[in-house]
Amino acid sequence: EADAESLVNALNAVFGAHDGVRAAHTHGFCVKGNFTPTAEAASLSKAPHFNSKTPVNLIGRFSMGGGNPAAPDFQKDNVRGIALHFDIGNGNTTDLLMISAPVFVAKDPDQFLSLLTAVATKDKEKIGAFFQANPNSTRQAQWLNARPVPASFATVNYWGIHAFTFTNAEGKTQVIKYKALPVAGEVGLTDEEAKAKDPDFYRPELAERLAKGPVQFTLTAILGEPGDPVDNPTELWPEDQRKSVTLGTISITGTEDDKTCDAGIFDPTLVVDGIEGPANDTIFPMRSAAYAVSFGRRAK
Ligand code: HEM
Repeated sequence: EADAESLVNALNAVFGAHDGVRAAHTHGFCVKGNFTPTAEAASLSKAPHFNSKTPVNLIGRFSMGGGNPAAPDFQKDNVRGIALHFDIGNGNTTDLLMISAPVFVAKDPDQFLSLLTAVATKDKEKIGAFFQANPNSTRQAQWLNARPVPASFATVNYWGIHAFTFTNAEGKTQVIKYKALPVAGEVGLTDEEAKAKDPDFYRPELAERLAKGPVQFTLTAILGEPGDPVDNPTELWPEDQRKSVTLGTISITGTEDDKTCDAGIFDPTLVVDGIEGPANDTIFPMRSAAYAVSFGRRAK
């Protein structure tokens, strides 16, 4: 049975164990900025960052999925990530992690461990047999392969994957999924353009963009309806048939020393009053435990 240690070991078996770095989303960099909530955000959640009258400071990190420290930025079938620490005062943060696909590759920790174990063999037959037996694990790559390589971390949509429950000041609850949409619009590269890029092109690209002004995303809550799956992160919600509420604007204003982001973990379970994680999605709590194991190893 999968646990935090076995999952991090399995990530290391696939991508190599590299000293001093994350076991996953290894290739990335740190940024800073702020979040300004809309008036509507408060109608959904009493969380402090959704009710603030002034911009809420944040630290963020953009990353490529997987544990390869040199994961090429032009790879199509890999997710881009954005991780955020919202400063909610008194030294406390609440975190939000999103990836550039609406689904994850496994429905539960055991399936993720089996996937990583199969991939680590590098045996085409074993890997093929895994995906044959676990078609839900192929959805993320299918989704990414049907779209262009993002031209920038600033020009792609990101999803929070898990279903969270918001509670407002009146005690009203609503199940949501987070989605962040780039204010610069979705911009992709042709396969030719992607091929010509440096494997590390995103970092200088973003620095250049930030020199001209903030990089912004509209953070939205897709409103779940009865029957929408809330415990399986490989299941899509029919989001074009769902209402969504704009929660606010994420504004990335500059780069930040990577040490700031490496000093701890971005923890998806670090929520705050007004936000609750999914109760029966077993991936959700396992992430927190696995990130702690990864941190313990890289902080040595
Ligand atoms: C059981 C399933 C999962 C495991 C075992 C896992 C494992 C990891 C590990 C070990 C790290 C590095 C932690 C650190 O050293 O700070 C990480 C980072 C990350 N993961 Fe996961 N992950 C899982 C599911 C997910 C899901 C569903 C998402 C979707 C949002 C996600 C998004 C991210 C992002 C964006 C980062 C980068 C955080 C940063 O920049 O510091 N992961 N993951």
